[in-house]
Amino acid sequence: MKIQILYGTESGNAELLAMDLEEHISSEGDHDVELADLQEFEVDALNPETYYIIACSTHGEGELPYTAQGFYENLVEASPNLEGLHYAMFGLGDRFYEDTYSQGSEVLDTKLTELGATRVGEYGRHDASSLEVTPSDAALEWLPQALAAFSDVRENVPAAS
Ligand SMILES: Cc1cc2nc3c(=O)[nH]c(=O)nc-3n(C[C@H](O)[C@H](O)[C@H](O)COP(=O)(O)O)c2cc1C
Repeated sequence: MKIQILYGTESGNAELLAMDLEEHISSEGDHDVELADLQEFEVDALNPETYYIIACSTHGEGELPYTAQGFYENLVEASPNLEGLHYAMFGLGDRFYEDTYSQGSEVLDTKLTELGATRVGEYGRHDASSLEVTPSDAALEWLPQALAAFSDVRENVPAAS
């Protein structure tokens, strides 16, 4: 299947994690995978035939990282119908920020869902305060169930005629 990994980052953790996910998925050889920074990805390019993995951190007070803000604003403005589009979400945050933990990714998640897209699998999270687990390790542990959720969707969607 075609998988597009998208990341929103400010200090690089989500980017590194996304690169590790891409490397891992590529090495398995089963999928056609691409990686893009959200600030270089056009809303128009969203396509229901592609499965999306989104890794996004939190900055400010529960806000999107600045690299994801333009994409979000374009989503709000264009308001595309995203029915049929499936994505898996991995949020990065820090429990030190009790009231806004991991909320950056949730801003994007809420908007995608409002526009008709469907999140599949578990909502992935990494807490920067848990020093023993790196963001990449947490995401690589989360990845198999996300890929399995994509496969389930694909098996249940009738092929286009
Ligand atoms: C200035 C600043 C503000 C932050 N605000 C939040 C926040 O409100 N909630 C949260 O869960 N994490 C917050 N974080 C933690 C980051 O989301 C976390 O360190 C993450 O791993 C950064 O990922 P990135 O390098 O991809 O941007 C903040 C970090 C910084 C430096």
